[in-house]
Amino acid sequence: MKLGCIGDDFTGSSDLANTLSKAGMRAVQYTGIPSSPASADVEAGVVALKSRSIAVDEAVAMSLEALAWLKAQGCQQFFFKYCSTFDSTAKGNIGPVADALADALDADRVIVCPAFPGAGRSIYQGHLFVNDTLLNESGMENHPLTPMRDSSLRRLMGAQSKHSVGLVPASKVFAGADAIAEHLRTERESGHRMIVVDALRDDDLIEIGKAAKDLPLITGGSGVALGLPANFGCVPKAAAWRGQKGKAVVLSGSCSAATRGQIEHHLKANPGLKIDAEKVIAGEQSAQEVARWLMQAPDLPIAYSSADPDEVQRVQDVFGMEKSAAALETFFGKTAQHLVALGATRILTAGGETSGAVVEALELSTLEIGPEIDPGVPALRAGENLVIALKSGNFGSIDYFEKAAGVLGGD
Ligand SMILES: Nc1ncnc2c1ncn2[C@@H]1O[C@H](COP(=O)(O)OP(=O)(O)O)[C@@H](O)[C@H]1O
Ligand SMILES: O=C(O)[C@@H](O)C(=O)COP(=O)(O)O
Repeated sequence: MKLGCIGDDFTGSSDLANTLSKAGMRAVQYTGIPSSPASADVEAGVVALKSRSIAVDEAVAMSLEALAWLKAQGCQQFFFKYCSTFDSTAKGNIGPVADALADALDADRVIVCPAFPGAGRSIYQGHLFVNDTLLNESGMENHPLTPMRDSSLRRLMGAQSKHSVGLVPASKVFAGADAIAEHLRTERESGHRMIVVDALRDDDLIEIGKAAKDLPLITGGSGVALGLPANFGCVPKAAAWRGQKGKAVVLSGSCSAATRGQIEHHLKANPGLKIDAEKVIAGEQSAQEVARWLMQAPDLPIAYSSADPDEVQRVQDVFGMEKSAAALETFFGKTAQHLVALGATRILTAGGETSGAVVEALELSTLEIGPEIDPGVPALRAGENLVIALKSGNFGSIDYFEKAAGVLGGD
C-alpha cells in the first residue's frame, strides 16, 4: 500500500476513495481498523472511522490506531479526510486528530484544505465558500450534529489545533506547485504548523498535490487528493464494475437541504415512508416492519427521517441531540440488517452518520470502489450479492436516487 488514508466518516471515506480510484489508484475502503493485512494489490487504503462527532480522546485514539495499521501496510504518505464543509463539533475533532497524526509522523507543515470545487466548495483568503455563499450562510449553520457558524478556516482550525495556523493564499496557489511548496516552507518558518491552502479550481488542487509530494501528512477534503496518485506514477482509469440487479431501497437520515430536495423529487414517482423520530426514540417503530414495507413496495421505495431544521430542533429540544441521533442511527442500522435478510441487493443511504451506522450494522468490512454516480459518490460492492452507495447529505443531483440505483444495477 502506498497512500494510507483515515476518514472521519463513511460517506467522506467513499468520496475520497472515489477520487483516488478515478485518478488511477486501486483504492479500497475499510470499515474501521482491519484485523488482518491488506491485500497486496491495494495502492490506497481508506480506513473509515465514525469519529466526526464522538469524544475528542476517542477520535484521536482511533485515528492513531488506524495510522499504525496503515504504517504496517507500508504506506509512504498519509491523508486525513474530513468534510469539505469542515463539519466538526464545538470542541472539534479535526484539530486534535490532525495534531496527533502530525506528531506521530513528525510532519512539520500540514496542509489544511477542505476545498472540493466539483461540489461547489472553494477556499479564498482562508474562507470556505459553498457555491456563492460563505460556509456559515450555506445551510450548514443548521446541521443537526455539527452546525458550522464560521467560515474562516484559520479561526476554526486555530480553535481546535494546539498549533498556529498559516495560509497559502490564492496568489501563491495560482503560481503553481513550486510557489506553493515554497510558501508552505515560509509559513513553517513563521511558526505555523497547520497551513490552510486556498483552492478555487481543480487545477489548483492538482498543483497543491504536486507540492505535497514529499509531505508525510495531508489533511482535507477529497479534492486535495486529486493530484496525489500522479505522485505515485498512477494514471486515470475507469473502475471495473459488475452491476447488481435485484431489490433496491433507500434509507435516509440526512436532514440537509440537498437531501430534502432529492426526497421531494423522488416521492413524485416512488413510494416513501416517513420515519417518525419520536416513535423511534420511544421504541414504538419496528425496524422489521419498515424493512418489510420497503421490500414489498414497488419501484424504488424510500424510508426517511429527514426533516427540516425546525422539526429537528423540536426533536432535539425534547430528547437531546445525542439521544435522538443515536436512536435514529441504530434504527436505520437494524432496518438495513432486516433488508439484507429479506433479500435486498442494492441499498442506498443518505447521510454520513446514517451511512456509518448502516455499514457498521451490516458488518461490511471491505468496500470495493466502483464508478462515480455523482461527484463524490461512488458505487460500492460490499459482498457477492450486495452493492451500496453512501451519499453525503450535501451531495448528489436532484434525481440522485434513481440515478444511483441505475449505476448500482450496472445500467
Ligand atoms: N427527524 C430527525 N430529528 C432529529 N435528528 C434527526 C432526524 N433525522 C435524522 N436525524 C439525525 O441527524 C443526523 C444527520 O446526520 P448525517 O446522517 O451525517 O447526515 P448529513 O450527511 O446530511 O450530515 C443523524 O445523526 C440522524 O440520525
Ligand atoms: O467532503 C465531503 O463533503 C464529504 O465527503 C463528507 O465528508 C460528507 O459528510 P456528510 O455530509 O456528513 O455525509
